[in-house]
Amino acid sequence: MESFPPNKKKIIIAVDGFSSCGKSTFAREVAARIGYIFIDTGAMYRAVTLLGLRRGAIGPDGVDEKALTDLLSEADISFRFNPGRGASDIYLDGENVESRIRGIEVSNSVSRVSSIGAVREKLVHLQQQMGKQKGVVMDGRDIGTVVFPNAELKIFMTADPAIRAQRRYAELTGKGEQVTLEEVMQNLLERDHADQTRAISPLRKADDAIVLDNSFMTIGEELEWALELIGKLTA
Ligand SMILES: Nc1ncnc2c1ncn2[C@@H]1O[C@H](COP(=O)(O)OP(=O)(O)O)[C@@H](O)[C@H]1O
Ligand SMILES: Nc1ccn([C@@H]2O[C@H](COP(=O)(O)OP(=O)(O)O)[C@@H](O)[C@H]2O)c(=O)n1
Repeated sequence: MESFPPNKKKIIIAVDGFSSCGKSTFAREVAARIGYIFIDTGAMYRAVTLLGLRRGAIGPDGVDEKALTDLLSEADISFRFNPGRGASDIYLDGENVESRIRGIEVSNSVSRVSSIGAVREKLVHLQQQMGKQKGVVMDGRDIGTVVFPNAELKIFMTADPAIRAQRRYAELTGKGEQVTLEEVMQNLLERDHADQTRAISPLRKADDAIVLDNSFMTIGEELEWALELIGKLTA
Protein backbone atom coordinates (compact mmCIF):
# COMPACT_ATOMS: atom_id res chain seq x y z
CA MET A 1 0.00 0.00 0.00
CA GLU A 2 2.91 2.41 0.71
CA SER A 3 3.67 2.63 -2.99
CA PHE A 4 0.18 3.97 -3.68
CA PRO A 5 -0.30 6.99 -1.35
CA PRO A 6 -3.59 8.88 -1.70
CA ASN A 7 -1.98 11.69 -3.68
CA LYS A 8 -1.38 9.32 -6.60
CA LYS A 9 -3.72 9.75 -9.53
CA LYS A 10 -6.84 7.55 -9.16
CA ILE A 11 -7.77 5.48 -12.19
CA ILE A 12 -10.35 2.96 -13.32
CA ILE A 13 -9.08 -0.55 -14.02
CA ALA A 14 -11.36 -2.63 -16.26
CA VAL A 15 -10.86 -6.40 -16.32
CA ASP A 16 -12.86 -8.31 -18.92
CA GLY A 17 -12.58 -11.77 -20.37
CA PHE A 18 -13.83 -15.30 -20.64
CA SER A 19 -15.51 -17.33 -17.92
CA SER A 20 -13.48 -18.76 -15.05
CA CYS A 21 -10.09 -17.48 -16.16
CA GLY A 22 -9.34 -15.74 -12.87
CA LYS A 23 -10.68 -12.23 -13.46
CA SER A 24 -12.20 -11.83 -10.00
CA THR A 25 -9.20 -13.33 -8.21
CA PHE A 26 -6.89 -10.98 -10.08
CA ALA A 27 -9.13 -7.90 -9.69
CA ARG A 28 -9.64 -8.55 -5.97
CA GLU A 29 -5.91 -8.92 -5.30
CA VAL A 30 -4.97 -5.87 -7.35
CA ALA A 31 -7.60 -3.78 -5.54
CA ALA A 32 -6.40 -4.96 -2.13
CA ARG A 33 -2.78 -4.13 -2.98
CA ILE A 34 -3.47 -0.59 -4.17
CA GLY A 35 -6.32 0.29 -1.80
CA TYR A 36 -8.99 0.39 -4.53
CA ILE A 37 -12.57 -0.89 -4.42
CA PHE A 38 -13.13 -4.22 -6.19
CA ILE A 39 -16.45 -4.70 -7.98
CA ASP A 40 -17.42 -8.12 -9.34
CA THR A 41 -20.10 -7.28 -11.92
CA GLY A 42 -20.67 -10.97 -12.70
CA ALA A 43 -22.00 -11.30 -9.13
CA MET A 44 -24.67 -8.72 -10.00
CA TYR A 45 -25.92 -10.70 -13.03
CA ARG A 46 -25.80 -13.83 -10.90
CA ALA A 47 -27.88 -12.16 -8.14
CA VAL A 48 -30.55 -11.18 -10.69
CA THR A 49 -30.57 -14.78 -11.92
CA LEU A 50 -31.00 -16.07 -8.35
CA LEU A 51 -33.89 -13.65 -7.90
CA GLY A 52 -35.57 -14.99 -11.06
CA LEU A 53 -35.07 -18.62 -10.05
CA ARG A 54 -36.41 -18.04 -6.56
CA ARG A 55 -39.44 -16.06 -7.66
CA GLY A 56 -40.46 -18.20 -10.62
CA ALA A 57 -39.46 -15.85 -13.44
CA ILE A 58 -36.94 -18.50 -14.55
CA GLY A 59 -38.22 -22.04 -14.80
CA PRO A 60 -38.17 -25.17 -16.94
CA ASP A 61 -39.66 -23.17 -19.85
CA GLY A 62 -36.89 -20.61 -19.74
CA VAL A 63 -36.83 -16.96 -18.72
CA ASP A 64 -39.99 -14.85 -18.53
CA GLU A 65 -38.38 -11.52 -19.47
CA LYS A 66 -41.34 -9.38 -18.44
CA ALA A 67 -41.68 -11.05 -15.03
CA LEU A 68 -37.93 -10.81 -14.41
CA THR A 69 -37.79 -7.16 -15.43
CA ASP A 70 -40.70 -6.37 -13.10
CA LEU A 71 -38.99 -8.16 -10.23
CA LEU A 72 -35.75 -6.34 -10.92
CA SER A 73 -37.38 -2.92 -10.85
CA GLU A 74 -38.22 -3.55 -7.17
CA ALA A 75 -34.98 -5.31 -6.27
CA ASP A 76 -32.13 -3.87 -4.26
CA ILE A 77 -28.68 -5.10 -5.29
CA SER A 78 -25.70 -3.82 -3.36
CA PHE A 79 -22.27 -4.75 -2.01
CA ARG A 80 -21.03 -4.67 1.59
CA PHE A 81 -17.42 -5.14 2.62
CA ASN A 82 -16.72 -8.42 4.39
CA PRO A 83 -13.51 -7.98 6.41
CA GLY A 84 -13.14 -11.78 6.79
CA ARG A 85 -12.91 -12.23 3.03
CA GLY A 86 -11.16 -8.95 2.35
CA ALA A 87 -13.73 -8.20 -0.38
CA SER A 88 -17.34 -7.17 -0.72
CA ASP A 89 -20.21 -9.65 -0.56
CA ILE A 90 -23.26 -9.16 -2.74
CA TYR A 91 -26.65 -8.50 -1.14
CA LEU A 92 -30.05 -9.05 -2.70
CA ASP A 93 -32.84 -7.20 -0.88
CA GLY A 94 -30.74 -7.09 2.27
CA GLU A 95 -29.73 -10.78 2.22
CA ASN A 96 -26.10 -11.81 1.75
CA VAL A 97 -26.32 -14.13 -1.27
CA GLU A 98 -22.58 -14.37 -1.99
CA SER A 99 -22.47 -18.12 -1.36
CA ARG A 100 -25.75 -18.80 -3.20
CA ILE A 101 -24.88 -17.42 -6.63
CA ARG A 102 -21.88 -19.51 -7.68
CA GLY A 103 -23.50 -22.91 -8.17
CA ILE A 104 -24.23 -24.60 -11.47
CA GLU A 105 -27.99 -23.79 -11.41
CA VAL A 106 -27.36 -20.03 -11.50
CA SER A 107 -24.44 -20.54 -13.92
CA ASN A 108 -26.73 -22.37 -16.35
CA SER A 109 -29.19 -19.44 -16.62
CA VAL A 110 -27.03 -16.37 -16.09
CA SER A 111 -25.98 -15.78 -19.70
CA ARG A 112 -29.62 -15.85 -20.82
CA VAL A 113 -30.46 -13.29 -18.12
CA SER A 114 -27.51 -11.08 -19.01
CA SER A 115 -28.66 -10.88 -22.63
CA ILE A 116 -31.81 -8.94 -21.60
CA GLY A 117 -31.56 -5.23 -22.37
CA ALA A 118 -33.49 -4.00 -19.32
CA VAL A 119 -31.28 -6.07 -17.00
CA ARG A 120 -28.08 -4.69 -18.55
CA GLU A 121 -29.43 -1.14 -18.44
CA LYS A 122 -30.08 -1.26 -14.71
CA LEU A 123 -26.85 -3.01 -13.77
CA VAL A 124 -24.62 -0.89 -16.02
CA HIS A 125 -26.12 2.23 -14.44
CA LEU A 126 -25.36 0.92 -10.94
CA GLN A 127 -21.81 0.02 -12.02
CA GLN A 128 -21.20 3.48 -13.44
CA GLN A 129 -22.38 5.02 -10.15
CA MET A 130 -20.01 2.79 -8.19
CA GLY A 131 -17.04 3.81 -10.31
CA LYS A 132 -17.84 7.53 -10.45
CA GLN A 133 -15.10 8.47 -7.96
CA LYS A 134 -12.57 6.23 -9.76
CA GLY A 135 -10.23 4.11 -7.61
CA VAL A 136 -12.02 0.92 -8.67
CA VAL A 137 -11.05 -2.39 -10.19
CA MET A 138 -14.14 -3.77 -11.93
CA ASP A 139 -14.35 -7.15 -13.62
CA GLY A 140 -16.89 -8.47 -16.09
CA ARG A 141 -17.53 -8.75 -19.81
CA ASP A 142 -18.26 -5.20 -21.00
CA ILE A 143 -16.41 -2.97 -18.55
CA GLY A 144 -13.78 -1.69 -20.98
CA THR A 145 -16.21 -1.52 -23.92
CA VAL A 146 -19.47 -0.19 -22.42
CA VAL A 147 -19.40 0.57 -18.69
CA PHE A 148 -16.14 2.54 -18.68
CA PRO A 149 -14.95 2.96 -22.28
CA ASN A 150 -12.50 5.62 -21.02
CA ALA A 151 -10.95 3.44 -18.30
CA GLU A 152 -7.26 4.25 -17.98
CA LEU A 153 -6.26 0.58 -17.84
CA LYS A 154 -8.09 -2.21 -19.63
CA ILE A 155 -7.06 -5.83 -19.27
CA PHE A 156 -8.57 -8.65 -21.29
CA MET A 157 -7.99 -11.97 -19.53
CA THR A 158 -7.97 -15.37 -21.11
CA ALA A 159 -6.70 -18.88 -20.39
CA ASP A 160 -6.83 -22.29 -22.03
CA PRO A 161 -10.44 -23.66 -21.72
CA ALA A 162 -9.31 -26.99 -20.23
CA ILE A 163 -7.33 -25.14 -17.55
CA ARG A 164 -10.26 -22.83 -16.82
CA ALA A 165 -12.66 -25.76 -16.48
CA GLN A 166 -10.27 -27.56 -14.15
CA ARG A 167 -9.90 -24.47 -11.96
CA ARG A 168 -13.65 -23.92 -11.67
CA TYR A 169 -14.28 -27.65 -11.10
CA ALA A 170 -11.75 -27.69 -8.24
CA GLU A 171 -13.38 -24.61 -6.75
CA LEU A 172 -16.93 -26.01 -6.88
CA THR A 173 -16.10 -29.52 -5.67
CA GLY A 174 -13.95 -27.98 -2.94
CA LYS A 175 -17.10 -26.26 -1.70
CA GLY A 176 -18.98 -29.59 -1.74
CA GLU A 177 -20.98 -29.01 -4.93
CA GLN A 178 -21.90 -32.20 -6.82
CA VAL A 179 -20.76 -31.45 -10.34
CA THR A 180 -18.71 -33.18 -13.02
CA LEU A 181 -15.78 -31.73 -14.96
CA GLU A 182 -17.78 -32.24 -18.18
CA GLU A 183 -20.73 -30.22 -16.83
CA VAL A 184 -18.41 -27.39 -15.83
CA MET A 185 -16.65 -27.44 -19.21
CA GLN A 186 -19.95 -27.44 -21.06
CA ASN A 187 -21.30 -24.52 -19.02
CA LEU A 188 -18.13 -22.55 -19.56
CA LEU A 189 -18.10 -23.04 -23.33
CA GLU A 190 -21.83 -22.35 -23.68
CA ARG A 191 -21.55 -19.15 -21.67
CA ASP A 192 -18.50 -17.96 -23.59
CA HIS A 193 -20.39 -18.52 -26.84
CA ALA A 194 -23.58 -16.81 -25.59
CA ASP A 195 -21.64 -13.90 -24.10
CA GLN A 196 -19.68 -13.30 -27.33
CA THR A 197 -22.67 -13.56 -29.67
CA ARG A 198 -25.43 -11.72 -27.80
CA ALA A 199 -26.89 -8.63 -29.49
CA ILE A 200 -26.32 -6.17 -26.63
CA SER A 201 -22.81 -5.46 -25.29
CA PRO A 202 -21.23 -8.76 -26.38
CA LEU A 203 -17.99 -9.86 -24.80
CA ARG A 204 -15.13 -8.59 -26.91
CA LYS A 205 -11.69 -7.18 -26.33
CA ALA A 206 -11.66 -3.39 -26.35
CA ASP A 207 -9.26 -2.12 -29.01
CA ASP A 208 -7.05 -0.56 -26.33
CA ALA A 209 -7.12 -3.51 -23.89
CA ILE A 210 -3.99 -5.47 -23.01
CA VAL A 211 -4.34 -9.26 -23.26
CA LEU A 212 -3.31 -11.32 -20.24
CA ASP A 213 -3.22 -15.09 -20.79
CA ASN A 214 -2.74 -16.57 -17.32
CA SER A 215 -2.86 -20.27 -18.30
CA PHE A 216 0.61 -20.80 -16.88
CA MET A 217 0.89 -17.84 -14.52
CA THR A 218 0.54 -17.76 -10.77
CA ILE A 219 -1.50 -15.00 -9.19
CA GLY A 220 1.80 -13.64 -7.80
CA GLU A 221 3.19 -13.31 -11.32
CA GLU A 222 0.00 -11.64 -12.51
CA LEU A 223 0.21 -9.13 -9.67
CA GLU A 224 3.85 -8.32 -10.31
CA TRP A 225 3.00 -7.62 -13.96
CA ALA A 226 -0.05 -5.50 -13.10
CA LEU A 227 1.50 -3.47 -10.30
CA GLU A 228 4.33 -2.36 -12.54
CA LEU A 229 1.84 -1.18 -15.19
CA ILE A 230 -0.36 0.56 -12.63
CA GLY A 231 2.63 2.24 -11.02
CA LYS A 232 3.49 3.87 -14.35
CA LEU A 233 -0.11 4.89 -15.09
CA THR A 234 -0.67 6.54 -11.70
CA ALA A 235 2.74 8.23 -11.35
N1 LIG B 1 -3.40 -17.74 -11.91
C1 LIG B 1 -4.17 -18.72 -11.43
N2 LIG B 1 -3.69 -19.97 -11.32
C2 LIG B 1 -4.49 -20.96 -10.84
N3 LIG B 1 -5.75 -20.82 -10.44
C3 LIG B 1 -6.28 -19.61 -10.53
C4 LIG B 1 -5.53 -18.48 -11.02
N4 LIG B 1 -6.35 -17.39 -11.00
C5 LIG B 1 -7.54 -17.83 -10.51
N5 LIG B 1 -7.52 -19.13 -10.22
C6 LIG B 1 -8.63 -19.97 -9.72
O1 LIG B 1 -9.51 -20.16 -10.82
C7 LIG B 1 -10.87 -20.15 -10.37
C8 LIG B 1 -11.65 -19.12 -11.18
O2 LIG B 1 -11.19 -17.84 -10.78
P1 LIG B 1 -12.15 -16.57 -10.75
O3 LIG B 1 -11.33 -15.44 -10.28
O4 LIG B 1 -13.41 -16.87 -10.04
O5 LIG B 1 -12.44 -16.42 -12.31
P2 LIG B 1 -13.45 -15.49 -13.09
O6 LIG B 1 -13.72 -14.30 -12.23
O7 LIG B 1 -12.74 -15.14 -14.35
O8 LIG B 1 -14.63 -16.33 -13.32
C9 LIG B 1 -10.85 -19.88 -8.89
O9 LIG B 1 -10.99 -21.10 -8.21
C10 LIG B 1 -9.47 -19.28 -8.65
O10 LIG B 1 -8.98 -19.56 -7.36
N1 LIG C 1 -20.14 -7.28 -16.97
C1 LIG C 1 -20.71 -8.49 -17.07
C2 LIG C 1 -20.42 -9.49 -16.13
C3 LIG C 1 -21.04 -10.72 -16.25
N2 LIG C 1 -21.92 -10.93 -17.26
C4 LIG C 1 -22.68 -12.17 -17.38
O1 LIG C 1 -22.70 -12.84 -16.14
C5 LIG C 1 -22.21 -14.17 -16.27
C6 LIG C 1 -21.49 -14.55 -14.99
O2 LIG C 1 -20.32 -13.75 -14.86
P1 LIG C 1 -19.13 -14.18 -13.88
O3 LIG C 1 -18.06 -13.17 -14.07
O4 LIG C 1 -19.66 -14.39 -12.52
O5 LIG C 1 -18.75 -15.58 -14.50
P2 LIG C 1 -17.47 -16.44 -14.20
O6 LIG C 1 -16.42 -15.88 -15.12
O7 LIG C 1 -17.12 -16.24 -12.77
O8 LIG C 1 -17.82 -17.83 -14.55
C7 LIG C 1 -21.38 -14.16 -17.54
O9 LIG C 1 -21.29 -15.42 -18.16
C8 LIG C 1 -22.13 -13.14 -18.40
O10 LIG C 1 -23.22 -13.74 -19.05
C9 LIG C 1 -22.15 -9.95 -18.20
O11 LIG C 1 -22.91 -10.15 -19.14
N3 LIG C 1 -21.54 -8.74 -18.09
